[in-house]
Amino acid sequence: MLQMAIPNKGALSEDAVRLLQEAGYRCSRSGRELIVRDQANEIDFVFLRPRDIALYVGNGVLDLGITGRDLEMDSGAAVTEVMPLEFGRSRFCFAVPKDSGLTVEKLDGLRIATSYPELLRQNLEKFGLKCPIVKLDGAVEISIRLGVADAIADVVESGATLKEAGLAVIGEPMLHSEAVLVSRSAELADRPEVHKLVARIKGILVARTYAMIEYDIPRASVEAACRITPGIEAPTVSPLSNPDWVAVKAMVLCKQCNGIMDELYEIGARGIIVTDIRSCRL
Ligand SMILES: Nc1ncnc2c1ncn2[C@@H]1O[C@H](COP(=O)(O)OP(=O)(O)OP(=O)(O)O)[C@@H](O)[C@H]1O
Ligand SMILES: O=P(O)(O)OC[C@H]1O[C@H](OP(=O)(O)OP(=O)(O)O)[C@H](O)[C@@H]1O
Ligand SMILES: [Mg+2]
Repeated sequence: MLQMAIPNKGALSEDAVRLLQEAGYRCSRSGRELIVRDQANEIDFVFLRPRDIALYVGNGVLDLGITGRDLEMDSGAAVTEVMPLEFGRSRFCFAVPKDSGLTVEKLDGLRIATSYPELLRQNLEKFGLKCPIVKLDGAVEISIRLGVADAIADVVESGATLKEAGLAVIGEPMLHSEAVLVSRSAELADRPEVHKLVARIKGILVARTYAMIEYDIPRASVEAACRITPGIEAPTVSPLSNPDWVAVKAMVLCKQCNGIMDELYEIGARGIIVTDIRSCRL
């Protein structure tokens, strides 16, 4: 049995469970169970705080885990990042009161509040700054107004929380984070059941990135159409009962779908259909 940790609450929890379910694993909790066994796939899913996951995996108690890259780096645990999971995206940034005129260079000597003290320490060292670190559990944005810090280093996603607190980011992000699959060792990642997990997850991530487009096009324009939808290998071109027309099917990037439909229609394609892909191995 593989032992895999997944976040029990917080920003990563729902998306982690959804990804694994779509990949065919049984990992949803009916109540407050701490462990859910997926007998068919021989995995135990252990529900833990996202902050603790890298520690359990790093010291070898658990085999695999899903956590944030920022939490992984802050923990200092010796884990192997197997793959990024394309959700829970955020930036770890310095922020200061909006009109303070502070820059990253001017932070030297000032108190900086954060929930990521080790990640901050590493970055202060990189910038050659010496600052007292004020370690907080959360709601870091309020700390300046409450007088315990002069600046903060925190996770920013939309920026709404910073704006609400009258703060603004300074400098470039110290880290771009997202949810990651971590393993207790590089060797473990070579085991067949881990390969299977990774292949299934990749299948879901690819399916989320691509859509399937199908359309009919006059035979005379099929080359131009295939240049617009080249697919991964090549598009599928099938005959139609009307010999002057063919049907084309290809994978396209979801974010380009509408532009591609416009272009295809322009050159004479009709009956253009876009459908979601559930899973896909390229
Ligand atoms: N608003 C957000 N959008 C996307 N990802 C986020 C957001 N807030 C936090 N994260 C990411 O989620 C992870 C932290 O999750 P979470 O918020 O659950 O932990 P926590 O702050 O320690 O716990 P809690 O908020 O429950 O006290 C980090 O990887 C972080 O980058
Ligand atoms: O840029 P935004 O979209 O506003 O998101 C960022 C906020 O989200 C997280 O807070 P969370 O709700 O986890 O509370 P916490 O600070 O107490 O952890 C994070 O710590 C930021 O405060
Ligand atoms: Mg949080």
